[in-house]
Amino acid sequence: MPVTENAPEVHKGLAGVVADYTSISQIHEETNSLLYRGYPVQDLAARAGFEEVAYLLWHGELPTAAELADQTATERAHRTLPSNVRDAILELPLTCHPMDVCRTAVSVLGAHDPHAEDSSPQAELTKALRLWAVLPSVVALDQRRRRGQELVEPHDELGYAANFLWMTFGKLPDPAVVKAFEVSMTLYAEHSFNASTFTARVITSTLADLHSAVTGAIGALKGPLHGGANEAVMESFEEIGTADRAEAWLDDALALKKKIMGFGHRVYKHGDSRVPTMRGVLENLVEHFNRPDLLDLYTTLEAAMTERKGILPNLDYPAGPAYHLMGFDTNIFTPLFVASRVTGWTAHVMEQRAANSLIRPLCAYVGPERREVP
Ligand SMILES: CC(=O)SCCNC(=O)CCNC(=O)[C@H](O)C(C)(C)COP(=O)(O)OP(=O)(O)OC[C@H]1O[C@@H](n2cnc3c(N)ncnc32)[C@H](O)[C@@H]1OP(=O)(O)O
Ligand SMILES: O=C([O-])CC(=O)C(=O)O
Repeated sequence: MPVTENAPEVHKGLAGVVADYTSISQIHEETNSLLYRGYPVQDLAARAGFEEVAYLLWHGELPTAAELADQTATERAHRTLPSNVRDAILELPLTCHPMDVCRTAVSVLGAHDPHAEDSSPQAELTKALRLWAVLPSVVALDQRRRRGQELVEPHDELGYAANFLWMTFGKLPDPAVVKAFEVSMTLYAEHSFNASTFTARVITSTLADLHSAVTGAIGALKGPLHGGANEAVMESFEEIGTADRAEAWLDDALALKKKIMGFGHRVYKHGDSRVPTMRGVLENLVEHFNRPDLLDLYTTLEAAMTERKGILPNLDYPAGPAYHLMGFDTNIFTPLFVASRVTGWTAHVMEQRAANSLIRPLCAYVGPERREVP
């Protein structure tokens, strides 16, 4: 059926649609700025730990020393994977993507949580904190089992970022890498109504439980148009090889109408607010590990893309090579994003629940006219 003249206006991809209120984060597209609860994300990355950022997203204010100590004690007490979840992960085939492992782990955690259906604010906060605390164990175990390595138990003396690296690599981490990793976690934590967060809010709007919302959000984040792009950037870099091949590679890809991963954004049209900070992190890592070749490839491809299409990098562009230098396997990059974004997702779950309205848009029908069944 053709679209008729009086058909309703359709906003494909909900582009430009304001779907609800939020007090969690604010994007200023014109000035490329991003605020978490009013604080510029760059300042949080420079002056606050990721644990403080998590607290801020959930509670609306930065923690006092006592509040932070309390949260840290809870986080450290819930880092260890319950044996039933560990066994469920170990049974999954190595052929499945690590995002499938994350999604399954959160689902299994929910199924075993006796309070899964308790949606009181206190119960939601407890579930959010525990998920955040345990996800590094899920991601670290998955990278290690794929490398044929044994599980490493959490290190109670280490902060969130250092412990994550400890459990993944089995040795005390280099402080330069800890700082780089922590900044990336802060930058990835929250970004208003992106596709995965909106998924979490849609699921919450039906009054389903928090674990269901996070499981769905992980599914939405997996795709390469969203979180999966950080892995895809590294795959492109590996395909290109060296900076001198970047322009020809780009021209071939554009001629084939391919999307160049790590470039473009639905909201930012003049650059992603988080890229300068993450690029700084990448530059530090490049110097630390003496890998100027990687930065060369990064800048050459970026310059060529800007020149050919005028499309700028998003956060996944510097994050991909930065995670590579930190030592993570490429297929684990998007699960790292999950470990961070679970803070933002769960803050949105709580916000949605506190002022809920079922999310159920309309659509414009373009199928056959009414007809008789023969
Ligand atoms: C953390 C994050 O999730 S950030 C996003 C991560 N995703 C990526 O990096 C994937 C690559 N980027 C993209 O696919 C897109 O830029 C998106 C999906 C992020 C945003 O897309 P939209 O806002 O829907 O823009 P849309 O896809 O309509 O693009 C507008 C135009 O720019 C082009 N374009 C946008 N991004 C790219 C890109 N990365 N490579 C090539 N062309 C692009 C489109 O082809 C389109 O061209 P056309 O008008 O000639 O058809
Ligand atoms: O906001 C978006 O659409 C995607 C994004 O950058 C994010 O989720 O961090």
